[in-house]
Amino acid sequence: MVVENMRMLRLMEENRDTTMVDEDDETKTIKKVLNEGLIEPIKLVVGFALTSKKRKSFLQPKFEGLARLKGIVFVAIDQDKPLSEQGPFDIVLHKLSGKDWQQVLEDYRQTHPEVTVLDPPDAIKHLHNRQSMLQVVADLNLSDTYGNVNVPQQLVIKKDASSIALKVAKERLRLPLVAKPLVSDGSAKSHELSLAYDQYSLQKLEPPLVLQEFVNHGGVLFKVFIVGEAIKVVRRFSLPNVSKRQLSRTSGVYRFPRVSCAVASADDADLDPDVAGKDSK
Ligand SMILES: Nc1ncnc2c1ncn2[C@@H]1O[C@H](COP(=O)(O)OP(=O)(O)OP(=O)(O)O)[C@@H](O)[C@H]1O
Ligand SMILES: O=P(O)(O)O[C@H]1[C@H](O)[C@H](O)[C@H](OP(=O)(O)O)[C@@H](OP(=O)(O)O)[C@@H]1O
Repeated sequence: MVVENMRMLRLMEENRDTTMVDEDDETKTIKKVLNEGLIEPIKLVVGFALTSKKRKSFLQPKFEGLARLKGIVFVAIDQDKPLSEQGPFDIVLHKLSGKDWQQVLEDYRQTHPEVTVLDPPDAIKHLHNRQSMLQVVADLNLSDTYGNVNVPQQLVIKKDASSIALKVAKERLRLPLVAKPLVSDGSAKSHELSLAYDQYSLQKLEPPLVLQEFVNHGGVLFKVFIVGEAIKVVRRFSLPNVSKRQLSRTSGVYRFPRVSCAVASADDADLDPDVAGKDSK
């Protein structure tokens, strides 16, 4: 078992690049725990293909170390080498877009049906577009005694910014409107959102985009992460409500930052119970 684990350590070291944390410390820790027989034998090898930014935000040393204790190792996929010549992997985890990479995955799935690809291109293509991404939610038509789950009234504008005001009036969308890039590919540009307060300013927007009615939600949103049967709900600070008075006194289009990302946690914040609910922890 130790020989197997040492082989995996060597594979990890061969595949690790300089962007990882100080591998000597990490390898020493794993070897120490290995030799003490406290670590689970390797059960799963996860090949990952992520941008360097995503790798830094996702594959945190603590997470990687915890996974290793459970017998799970993460090995970087070299995107410059044939995928079939790497591994062997039990799982291929990726968050890359592009037709070339999608083809690499499709070919690999044909020759390696035993490997779980997370996720196959055809399972995630609807997430690369903010219209199709939300259509799934709208189609669920979820409602129960607590209310219903829906999507804001929205309008897709593929081109011609000069026609936006007319289309918005025709669809009777109420201002203010949140403008989101139609493409949601994980790029920084795909997260550049704006708030439009008046009809005249709509022509300043840059299609292709989705326009959504701004939904007042008390400045708090709930992010629900679901993996299989596991569900995790977190509370995040969000954009504040826009009152009718504020709307009447504001004009223009304003870009806003990524207000609800991980650092904007509201889990421990004292929030208005009318917004976040008394037992929403
Ligand atoms: N229709 C809306 N009404 C009110 N606020 C909204 C609306 N859509 C988005 N927002 C606000 O904009 C923020 C970002 O929206 P969204 O999650 O759609 O963009 P995103 O770029 O995918 O965000 P991220 O990837 O950082 O979660 C939300 O956290 C929320 O604060
Ligand atoms: O609430 P968080 O910070 O988890 O929001 C995530 C978001 O859910 C997506 O996973 C983003 O990934 P991309 O769509 O690929 O950009 C994350 O962006 P990142 O740039 O931080 O990886 C958000 O953090």
